[in-house]
Amino acid sequence: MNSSTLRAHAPEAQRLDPMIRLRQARVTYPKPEGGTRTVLHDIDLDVPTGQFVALVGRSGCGKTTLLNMIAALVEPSSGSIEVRGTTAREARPHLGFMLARDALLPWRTAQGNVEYGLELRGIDRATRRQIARDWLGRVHLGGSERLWPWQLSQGMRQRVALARTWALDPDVLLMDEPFAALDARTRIAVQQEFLELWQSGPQRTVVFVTHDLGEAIALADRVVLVGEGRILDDVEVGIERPRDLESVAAHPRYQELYERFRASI
Ligand SMILES: Nc1ncnc2c1ncn2[C@@H]1O[C@H](COP(=O)(O)OP(=O)(O)OP(=O)(O)O)[C@@H](O)[C@H]1O
Repeated sequence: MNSSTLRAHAPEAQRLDPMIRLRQARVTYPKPEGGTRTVLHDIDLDVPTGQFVALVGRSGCGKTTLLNMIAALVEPSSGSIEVRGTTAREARPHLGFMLARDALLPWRTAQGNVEYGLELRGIDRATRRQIARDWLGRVHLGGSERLWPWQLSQGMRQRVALARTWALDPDVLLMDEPFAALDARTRIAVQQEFLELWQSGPQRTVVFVTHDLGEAIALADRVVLVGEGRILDDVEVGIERPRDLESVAAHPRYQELYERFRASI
């Protein structure tokens, strides 16, 4: 395993570095037949503030469990995890989530879905309307505010989910295969919009789980390969930004990393 020293984008980064720190974090689950099974083995991982890190690996290797630990949905059985210098649970109000299934509320319009989290935070109606409209505009859904989820394409639904996540102004974005359900063309468009939002920062720390090695290299600052519950490789991508996702696959570094990881995925 080689652990890279990586840059942080945000000017305020140093105050909270690292944003995420795991030390010897282990996760075990009970087996139906009795006893336990270790699905993450003593993980050490630091994610600097503002870094975009992708977790890749074969199905069942433990990527989602690692993400869920950062989200305080899974407790480590031993070892420790800190997020924003505190426990993962205390950091939860500062985390944003995005999954492959957009989980839009069917009884709310696009606008209502983006407003939902703001409403839960007690933000007044006029302000949350303004924030939601602004974010919907930034994901190219200006004019679609009143549409219901069933009237939206899958790409539009994921854009609403992006707007909903960004509107809460999270310090850390936890994303589990967020673009996996999109067709190839829509996926590139939504990925590009996502990168543009992220780069227009203040840049947030992103932990991004994907099966898709190409997506990981194209989007992230750093790719961490997980295998059988361990970190097997950990590399800085080093492709300059801003990146054009239509052409990034031709970059020599992209190809080098693709070859490096391909056999393991
Ligand atoms: N709540 C649970 N109880 C018992 N075992 C679990 C639980 N959640 C996950 N596992 C097991 O832990 C292992 C890691 O699962 P995890 O979902 O983290 O993998 P993954 O790499 O995200 O897989 P995929 O890419 O298929 O989503 C798997 O073998 C899975 O069956």
